[in-house]
Amino acid sequence: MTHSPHPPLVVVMGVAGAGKTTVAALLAERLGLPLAEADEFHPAANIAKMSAGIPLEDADRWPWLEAVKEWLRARHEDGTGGVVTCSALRRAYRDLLRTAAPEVAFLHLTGSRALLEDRIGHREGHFMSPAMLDSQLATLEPLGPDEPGTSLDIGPAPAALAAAAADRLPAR
Ligand SMILES: Nc1ncnc2c1ncn2[C@@H]1O[C@H](COP(=O)(O)OP(=O)(O)OP(=O)(O)O)[C@@H](O)[C@H]1O
Ligand SMILES: O=C(O)[C@H](O)[C@@H](O)[C@H](O)[C@H](O)CO
Repeated sequence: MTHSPHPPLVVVMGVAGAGKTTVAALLAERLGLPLAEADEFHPAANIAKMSAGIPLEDADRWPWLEAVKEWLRARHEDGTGGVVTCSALRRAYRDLLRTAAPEVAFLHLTGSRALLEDRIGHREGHFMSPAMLDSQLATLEPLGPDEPGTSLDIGPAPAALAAAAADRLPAR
């Protein structure tokens, strides 16, 4: 990891089922950083919508993204750094999150549709159904080469992904 005056602020991004929750927990533990889950920042109406199989729209997402940004800003101001999961599917969403602090970087977890569907299908008690995957993939704008961070294919085991991420972030 490159030297930075601030501890890292990492947004673990990607579509539903990519492993954001799983990998973010391991990465936060490995780096000794506080962890937050973006699903906890959703207003109840958003969770209800997704549970009913209705994809969110931009208007649903902006207040939620603002809340995630504020968490990042607070971790910048208190100097702890942190790791937060957030689908952050579109470039515009990530541009907003980056306004929290200059050290914000992204870990994009990427995988084939078949693998994502398999992982979502085997998960129990979660509000995202496999049917939501199409809208997630249609909305996704992959992390660009001019954005801070790195992308990892989700084939390997979670611990291997967290180790690779710790080595590569922040990639500037
Ligand atoms: N690298 C991996 N290898 C094998 N299984 C994995 C891996 N990462 C995650 N999983 C499993 O895949 C499922 C989806 O992972 P997880 O819930 O972390 O995804 P997510 O991106 O947080 O999803 P969502 O955005 O819908 O909350 C879980 O059952 C998890 O245990
Ligand atoms: O941007 C979105 O469409 C949603 O926020 C979803 O991505 C969920 O938050 C999450 O991925 C499911 O757990």
